[in-house]
Amino acid sequence: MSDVKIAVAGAGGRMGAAVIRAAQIAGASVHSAFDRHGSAAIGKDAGTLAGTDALGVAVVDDIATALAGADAIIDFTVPSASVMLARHAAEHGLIHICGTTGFTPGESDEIAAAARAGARIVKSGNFSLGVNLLAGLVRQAAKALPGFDIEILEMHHNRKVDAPSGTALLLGQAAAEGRAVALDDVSVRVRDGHTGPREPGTIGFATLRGGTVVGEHSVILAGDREMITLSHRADDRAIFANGAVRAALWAADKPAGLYDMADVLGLKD
Ligand SMILES: NC(=O)C1=CN([C@@H]2O[C@H](COP(=O)(O)OP(=O)(O)OC[C@H]3O[C@@H](n4cnc5c(N)ncnc54)[C@H](OP(=O)(O)O)[C@@H]3O)[C@@H](O)[C@H]2O)C=CC1
Ligand SMILES: O=C(O)C1=N[C@H](C(=O)O)C[C@H](O)C1
Repeated sequence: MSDVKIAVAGAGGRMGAAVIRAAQIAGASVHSAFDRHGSAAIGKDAGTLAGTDALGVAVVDDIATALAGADAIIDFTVPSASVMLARHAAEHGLIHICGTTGFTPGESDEIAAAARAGARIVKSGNFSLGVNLLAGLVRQAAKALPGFDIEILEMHHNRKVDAPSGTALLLGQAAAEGRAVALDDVSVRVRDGHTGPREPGTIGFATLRGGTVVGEHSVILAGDREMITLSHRADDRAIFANGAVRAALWAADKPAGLYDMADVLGLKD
């Protein structure tokens, strides 16, 4: 068993349960598990809640209790909770694996500030191996095909609350880097009504929601009489949870700072 003691935030959620299962499979130590005050998960055994062996770790709603003695927080919750957890990680020099999506620019800035103030934060819109490899391919394709129109299409389950997905934005960021432009300057996130012709150089986003889809993303590069589609499909939340546990163990000997999954996977060398 690894000696990194993990506190699982949002333990009653879809990803919280997947993280508990992934930690057990990886032989990582689930030190504590917590959720929102009033959550139906409070008081239940974290392992039982996640559908595996009982862990002897009851889900609590007191964050200070949950984080006492922990080395790392794995956090797939909501933006306001993630900002608060990043601040706590800075105060106590903890590892914060932040998988939450849907941050405002101000919230993202607060998380970056916590990393400068002493937290070891690994933040990514997608913790899977496949999407992070795909991002490199998208960067390369966007650079090699400057005249092609780039559109990013994503589909998720009907419980998802933010759009575009964190992954779509991550892939958009990779495309923008390939083109050496700022994503905020070129992104088109909504189209409705008489939009006029497509503005060259823009990166468009389209969002679909329905059923139980775990996560599907396509980056379309549309040129003159030819089109390339680079796609990823997640079949199980375990791929994100495995990546998050891997990131927590990776961060154990790293200095404070803001990292992403490409750092963890060694994709920046
Ligand atoms: N980066 C990645 O690889 C991935 C990111 N995600 C992102 O992770 C986030 C969570 O997704 P998912 O698990 O599907 O969502 P869920 O709604 O199933 O889970 C979120 C959990 O967080 C809990 N929560 C809310 N507020 C707090 C708080 N203040 N303290 C502790 N827990 C809290 C919720 O409780 P309650 O329900 O009672 O409100 C819930 O149990 C989303 O932003 C999603 O986009 C998801 C998959 C992969
Ligand atoms: O909310 C989800 O479910 C997911 N969220 C992440 C995102 O916003 O990209 C990652 C994954 O696609 C699942």
